[in-house]
Amino acid sequence: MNKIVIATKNAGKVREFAALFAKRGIDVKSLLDFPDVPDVEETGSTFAENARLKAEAISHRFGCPVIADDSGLVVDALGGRPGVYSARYAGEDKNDARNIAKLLHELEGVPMEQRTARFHCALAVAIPGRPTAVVEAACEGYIAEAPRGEGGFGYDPVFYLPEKGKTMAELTPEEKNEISHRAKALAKLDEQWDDIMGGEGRME
Ligand SMILES: O=c1[nH]c(=O)c2ncn([C@@H]3O[C@H](COP(=O)(O)OP(=O)(O)OP(=O)(O)O)[C@@H](O)[C@H]3O)c2[nH]1
Ligand SMILES: [Mg+2]
Repeated sequence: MNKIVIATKNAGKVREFAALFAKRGIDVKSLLDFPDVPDVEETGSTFAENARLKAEAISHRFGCPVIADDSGLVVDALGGRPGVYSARYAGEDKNDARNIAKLLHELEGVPMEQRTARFHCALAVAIPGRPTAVVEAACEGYIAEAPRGEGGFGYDPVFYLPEKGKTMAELTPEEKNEISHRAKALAKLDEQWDDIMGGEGRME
């Protein structure tokens, strides 16, 4: 298999998946290539449920294997928010700058040691006629007091990695793809790939 459909319209995710799959010799198609396909409603209460909903709906529609990513930012001082609502935290228009502004406002006055957070990623693989597989992974860090860096997408400019001394947005794309929640989840998927595909092909 040398092609896979990723059930997302998020250009940041598509960029990262394209690089991660290129290493494995696989071309990525996404819903940006099929703009008429309507958004799948994210009605689940967990990342795993939403990833499954998106993968199964698009696999059913296209009749082929599909991967979906549901991800977001979990902030301890906010009781886990924005969580599954990360994309729409500041409104339905999914505006990264407004999401960051709202997050920093809610964390005003919270000292650095209490600003612990993690990016969480659930990946679901739906294949017609087979049970859907879901894997999950996280990347730990802190919420910075101000945005820094131009790379990545979403909350990357305020996600601080103490071991790097940088925000996620200050990393190169290659560096982010070595440590991110998405890369870690994809590595887990790699390990289970033969079982998931049931002999349909390997990822590398
Ligand atoms: O700084 C970030 N770096 C990341 O690596 C990252 N991964 C996820 N997120 C945030 O979580 C939402 C996902 O929500 P989400 O999984 O519903 O995706 P989405 O609605 O953007 O696209 P789709 O895949 O559903 O079509 C995104 O929009 C972002 O706000 C990230 N932020
Ligand atoms: Mg979404």
